Amino acid sequence: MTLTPLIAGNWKMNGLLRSLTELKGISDAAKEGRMEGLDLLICPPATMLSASRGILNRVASVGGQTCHAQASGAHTGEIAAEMLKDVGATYVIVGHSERRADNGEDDAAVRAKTQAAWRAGLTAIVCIGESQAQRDNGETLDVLGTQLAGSLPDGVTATNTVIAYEPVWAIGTGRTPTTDDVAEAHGFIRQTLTDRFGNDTGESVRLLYGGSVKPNNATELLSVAHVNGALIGGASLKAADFIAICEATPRAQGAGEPQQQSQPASVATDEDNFDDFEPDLSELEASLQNGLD
Ligand SMILES: O=C(CO)COP(=O)(O)O
Repeated sequence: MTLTPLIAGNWKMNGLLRSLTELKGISDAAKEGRMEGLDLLICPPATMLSASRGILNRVASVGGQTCHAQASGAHTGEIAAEMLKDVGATYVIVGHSERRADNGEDDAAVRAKTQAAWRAGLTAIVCIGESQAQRDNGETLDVLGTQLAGSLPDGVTATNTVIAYEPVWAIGTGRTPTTDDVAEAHGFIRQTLTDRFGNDTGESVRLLYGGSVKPNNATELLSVAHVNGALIGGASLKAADFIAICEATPRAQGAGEPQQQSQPASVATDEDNFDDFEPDLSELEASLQNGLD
């Protein structure tokens, strides 16, 4: 089945309002037609959602990075899916490995958050992935199967759910699985979805790869069977890198322009991580003016 690739940026705990200038760069590139045939998504910190939506307007969706299972209540510091929806989000990431590790979120919690996303009318991006030890022990597919079974409620559709395969050991490390390993994981996820939700749904849910996606490896990773897009961390913080990844993404046949072989605008290195994030402020005033008026 032909699925339009989804290229999604997860800014994690990075970004101040001045970083909106990066989104202006993405918006400008999209308006120039450089991202044809792709669906674009940026998940900034919640503090930036509203302004990001203003800047990206119709060229890209915005999403949250987590949500609480409940719609409201006495949960200091939490954010409800309904609140994300209220400021224009259409997606929310749930079950990211950093939240599983830092906040003790297990599969049951991820399932509840997925249901909360659906309740609010958001598409849930459900993250799964094995640790280095689990891969070394040959447990990768078992782990993915357990996470899928526990994290996905009944009722998955192609529009309410995206799955992101993010090997924990590949996140922020500059290391990536081989294309054979990605193919094996994504093929397994596709088969698992088909078995549980039927052929039509199972074949039409988009499967993203995440973990050290950079301009110089995007074409290879995104050419693997059943890879329908990417969830990008560090390289999504700079407009030039995000745009270069988009330009390197093979288009689904019949979706927008045919694939272009373009040179990356910049080549990221392992040092190109979140700690280096220093947005260019020069266009700040103009971007705020254009995006928020
Ligand atoms: O965790 C990720 C996206 O959710 C991936 O992060 P990096 O692209 O920085 O490895």
